[in-house]
Amino acid sequence: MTDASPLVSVSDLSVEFGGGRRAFRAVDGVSFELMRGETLGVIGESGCGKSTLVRAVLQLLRPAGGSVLFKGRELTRLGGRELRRMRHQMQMIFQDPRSSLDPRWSVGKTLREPLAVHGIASGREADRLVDEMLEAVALPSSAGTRYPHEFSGGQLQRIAIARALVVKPELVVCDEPTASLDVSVQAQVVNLLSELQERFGLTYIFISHDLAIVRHLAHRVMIMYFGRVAEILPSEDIAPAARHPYTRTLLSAVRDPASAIQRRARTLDIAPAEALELPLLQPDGCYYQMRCAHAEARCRSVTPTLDEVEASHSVACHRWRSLAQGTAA
Ligand SMILES: Nc1ncnc2c1ncn2[C@@H]1O[C@H](COP(=O)(O)OP(=O)(O)OP(=O)(O)O)[C@@H](O)[C@H]1O
Repeated sequence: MTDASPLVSVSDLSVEFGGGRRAFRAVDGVSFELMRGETLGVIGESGCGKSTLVRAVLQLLRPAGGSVLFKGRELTRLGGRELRRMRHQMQMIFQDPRSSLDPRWSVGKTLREPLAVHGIASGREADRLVDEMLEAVALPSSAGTRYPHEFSGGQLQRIAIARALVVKPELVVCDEPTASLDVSVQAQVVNLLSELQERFGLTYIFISHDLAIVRHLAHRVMIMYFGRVAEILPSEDIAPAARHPYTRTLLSAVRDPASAIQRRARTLDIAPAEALELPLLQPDGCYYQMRCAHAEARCRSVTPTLDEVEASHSVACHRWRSLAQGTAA
């Protein structure tokens, strides 16, 4: 029988940074569920809170409020020791393998270390698991005696993936794992992640700026805007299904490379640092109102809730029904 309960269930999660007048919510009331074996893509421009969200899910930073259930356990209430005991079940793969791998450690040592730290295996058993994992990421077992400087960027990311998976996690958070790689090897790494998901029954949260990569890998995509969820929808047919004006902007061919903060600073003719005065960016009502061609009075006063459009598709926009019909009314 398959287990139909979600692996991860996040509700109303918030993270605050700064204090006093500068306090702002980098993650603001985010809710989603993640089923076993599923990949949730997380998309949104720089600074919208993607990394902060996943760190709060994994309790690498403590949220200001909300709940994270992992296999039914409330992670936000666990102490440090209990969390450490569960840590191997939740692993993370970072953008730049060069900065996440210790150059002084052989690949073998890099992979054996987490097995020792989590008390999973040592000696021959650890060597066996390391060889199995090198094979899984398509590196020869001779790679074990070599050092990071002997590998290309793509190979280093395979090593970082092997290190995350050697402890047999259930949830793997990938934070832009292909962003530092040449375009030619990005697809290889994405395909590898996909194969490994199948082989080891992994559940992924996959952060990216690149909607094309996310569409390829993810079952559902979550679009974030300034710490909030704008829309969550199945990754096939995103274009016809998208309801949020921001999702539609992301899908359109015209891409504005400037971040919202830079844009806001330009509009107001102030320094980007001042634009970080978040009340400007996090006004009453919908945060997207300043960029939205469809904003009306209630968008400036009432925060939109995440409404269900249909199964697996939710949107936080007051106007999604009228926009869906293509009417301006
Ligand atoms: N430790 C911190 N202290 C204060 N502010 C922070 C901290 N970490 C992140 N922030 C701020 O929180 C917001 C969200 O940052 P975050 O790194 O989560 O965004 P992101 O979507 O992952 O961006 P990117 O795509 O550039 O990695 C940003 O405004 C950032 O400046």
